[in-house]
Amino acid sequence: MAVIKMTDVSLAHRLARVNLDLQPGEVLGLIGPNGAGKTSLLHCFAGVESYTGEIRLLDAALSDYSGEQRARLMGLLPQRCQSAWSLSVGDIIRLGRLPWRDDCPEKVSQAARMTGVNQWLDHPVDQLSGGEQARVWLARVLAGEPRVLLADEPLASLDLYYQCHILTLLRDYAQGERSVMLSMHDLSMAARYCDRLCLLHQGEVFALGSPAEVLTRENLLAVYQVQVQLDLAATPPVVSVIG
Ligand SMILES: Nc1ncnc2c1ncn2[C@@H]1O[C@H](COP(=O)(O)OP(=O)(O)OP(=O)(O)O)[C@@H](O)[C@H]1O
Repeated sequence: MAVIKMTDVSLAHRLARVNLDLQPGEVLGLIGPNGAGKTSLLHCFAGVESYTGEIRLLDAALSDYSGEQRARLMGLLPQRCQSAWSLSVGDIIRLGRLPWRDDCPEKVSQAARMTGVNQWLDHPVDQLSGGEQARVWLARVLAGEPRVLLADEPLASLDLYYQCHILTLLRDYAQGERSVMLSMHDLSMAARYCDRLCLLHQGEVFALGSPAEVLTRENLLAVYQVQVQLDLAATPPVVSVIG
């Protein structure tokens, strides 16, 4: 059974009749140009947008779950995170335990270790660099141990080491019943770490399938208007713009 299944979901001027599913143990990458609808789609899954159509989470409609039930099952890492107050790193990560009504110190420190921020637990989050803060916010989601982890461009402010580290972490997270859906712009990384890709274009699913099925010269030319050089059999896979 799919963990999430989206049927004919539309969102005014942003998404049109999207059909998509997420399977247990899967990492699904959302790709597509700026404005294609990746964030909008993640927000529909997370229940923060009013869509038409149906989204089912496990065996019930998403709308049948209470906010707390949904937050236990699904965690969203937004594209931009900021605290209105100068909270400590530990406080931010503990927010991930809110749906569980505890602050389980083991899970908080485990999430901090996984993302490499455990040395800053008592440090004000707004005194960290952009990439360091991004890892703190990811730790917040990990601390909640959601069955479905949704991440909107989690690599955007990370250096090369942490891009690989976090993608490996998310790859490992998607085991058993857990799944990950993330949006990203690095198509080589998407080919390397994702089981399936969903290529969005102007709010519609342009292609959905394995990286080899989705990352074709024709698809990328049609959607991104660029010629690319592809070698998906290489280690790591190569997707680079020509010229
Ligand atoms: N809150 C909003 N209300 C109305 N339209 C919006 C809103 N947020 C985004 N849009 C529009 O919806 C479309 C899809 O935006 P979305 O943020 O989902 O794209 P994206 O694929 O995530 O883009 P990017 O790669 O730039 O992050 C864009 O045309 C955008 O201008």
